[in-house]
Order: sequence, then C-alpha cells, then structure tokens
Amino acid sequence: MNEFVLRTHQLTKQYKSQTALDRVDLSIRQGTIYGFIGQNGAGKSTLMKLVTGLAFPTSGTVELFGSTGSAELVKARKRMGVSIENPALYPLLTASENLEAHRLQQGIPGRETVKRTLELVGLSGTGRKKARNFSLGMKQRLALGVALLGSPEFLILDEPTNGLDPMGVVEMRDLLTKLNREMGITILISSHILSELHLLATHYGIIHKGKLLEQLTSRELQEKCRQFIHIKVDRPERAAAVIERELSTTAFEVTNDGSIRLFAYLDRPATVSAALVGEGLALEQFMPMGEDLESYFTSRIGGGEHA
Ligand SMILES: Nc1ncnc2c1ncn2[C@@H]1O[C@H](COP(=O)(O)OP(=O)(O)OP(=O)(O)O)[C@@H](O)[C@H]1O
Repeated sequence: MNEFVLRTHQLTKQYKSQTALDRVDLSIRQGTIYGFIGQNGAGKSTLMKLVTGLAFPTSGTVELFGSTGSAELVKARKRMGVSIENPALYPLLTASENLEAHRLQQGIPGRETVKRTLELVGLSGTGRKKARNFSLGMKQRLALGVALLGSPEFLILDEPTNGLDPMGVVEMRDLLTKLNREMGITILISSHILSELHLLATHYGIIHKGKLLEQLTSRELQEKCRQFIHIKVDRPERAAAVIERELSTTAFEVTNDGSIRLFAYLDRPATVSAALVGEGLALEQFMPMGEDLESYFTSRIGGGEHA
C-alpha cells in the first residue's frame, strides 16, 4: 500500500488575477492527522476542492493513493470522505433520515450503515429531533457522519470546528482522534485557529496567501513553542557554568547575542536567580519567555509576507 495518501506537486490555482494556490507541494502520510492551518482566504478550501475534484488546477498535479491520471483519480476519490464548507444537511429531516437520504444518493449499500454511523458520531440518541433544531456541534457531527457513510480511508474536513464552543471543539477532537486511532482513518483538517488543531493533529501545514510556508510534525511544533527562562547577564559563560554546577542541568543554550535560554526550572525561577546572583553575576534581564501556538503561527505568516 502506498505510504502517501495525498501528495500535491506544484499545485497552482489561478482565479483571474488571484493566485489562490501557488506551487504547493504538500504530502500526507497514511495514518496521520494533518492540520492545515491558514487565515481566511489563505487557500485551504481551494486545495481541498482540487483534491476532491470540485475544481481543476491551473497547473500542477494531485496524487491520491498513488494515482495521478484523471480516470484513476475518480476511482481513488471513492476511498475518500469529504465535508467542505456548509454541510449539505436537510433541516426538516432527523439525523437518521439525513444519513439515509445521503446513503441513497451516494448509492451506498446496507441500511445498517446509517445506524452504525449515527453511533459513531454520537447522534443515535437524537430520535425525532429535526436537524434544524440541532446545536452547531451536532450539525458538524452529522456532516461528519455524511462524510463517513462510504467507510472512507481518508477524510477531508474543512473547518469542522469553526464556530464551535470549547466543549464542541473537544468533542470533535475526541471523535476525530477515535476515527484515526481505532479505524486508521487518515485525516486532513483545516482551521484558521492553530490551537483548535492542537492535541489533535500529528502533522501541520501552514499556508499563507496561497503558499505552503512550512510542514512540520507536532513534535517539531512543540519544540518551536518551547517555554524557557530568558537570562541576560554581564558574563554569560560564567552564568552557563553556574547553571551547570549549581542547578545540575544542561537544558539551556547560549544564543548569538549572549543571552541564555534555560528550559528547566520554569517552575522555580527564584532558585535560578538566587544561584546567579549568589555568584556575583549582574542580572540585566530575567523573564519567562517562549511562543505559544498562536504567536508561532502569527510570526510564521508575518515572516511569509516578506518572503
Ligand atoms: N471561485 C472563486 N473565484 C475567484 N476567487 C476565488 C474563488 N474561490 C476562492 N477564491 C479566492 O482564492 C483565495 C483562497 O480562497 P480559499 O477559499 O481557498 O481560502 P481559505 O483558506 O479556505 O479561506 P476561508 O477560511 O475563508 O474559506 C481567496 O483570495 C479567495 O477570494
């Protein structure tokens, strides 16, 4: 089986004068949850539409399950479940009736599929309640149910947590984690809020103004968002020696400007300052620092503006 579920090669989409996607090389490995992060208008939906066949690229290729030819792609897309933009739900039908209508439309055999899907997305208890009376979280889960009807190996979800309250975000995250871990479904999920993908995505792609700025693993992201104590002293080499000897840690680095980033003792800053001052060092700066997820994202796309 192909290791990559999806790869795009120099994928570009031009709408008149607007370049919605600019030579994007994205890759998603089987079994991962790929968080696709970008501001409104960055090009997330456009990429998803090209992958799902709802729009055609101006240039470049989509490779899905190893296939690139148009006839092969039609076949490969049958292995995919999709929820892009407003979910096509029937407001006057119940959750069960909605799924049944979509099952028939998509020609998916077996009535029991509906019951199984309702259970999977946690909506089996909704009975006669019509979709128009559902909370946003329930509607999003029902839309996810529609995407799951064909037992896909790959799910593409455009902003499924958009507008949900924190509890709704957690529920959606738990559900998607379950689909990934227990059923092995690979997931591409977009959002304009990085923290909503946090604890869910195993990989990230950051897109800005149609360009894929960076792809990184959650571990790499965590590393980049590492918290530390920023220390500026008159004699950094001496301070480094004191930290090693008095605090018994090598979890620090001396940066080019001579300041020290200490990754340990975050919960005991007074111990650190006392050790340094005790050795006669003059503390010029001493503060906890580090980027959180959102500021990392903002700094990346800010940098992208001048790229
Ligand atoms: N059919 C279209 N015709 C013209 N321009 C379009 C069309 N679809 C998208 N665009 C433009 O392409 C760019 C990327 O849009 P896209 O919808 O992919 O962004 P997005 O990252 O999904 O943002 P959002 O979260 O707002 O949907 C935007 O500037 C948008 O205005």
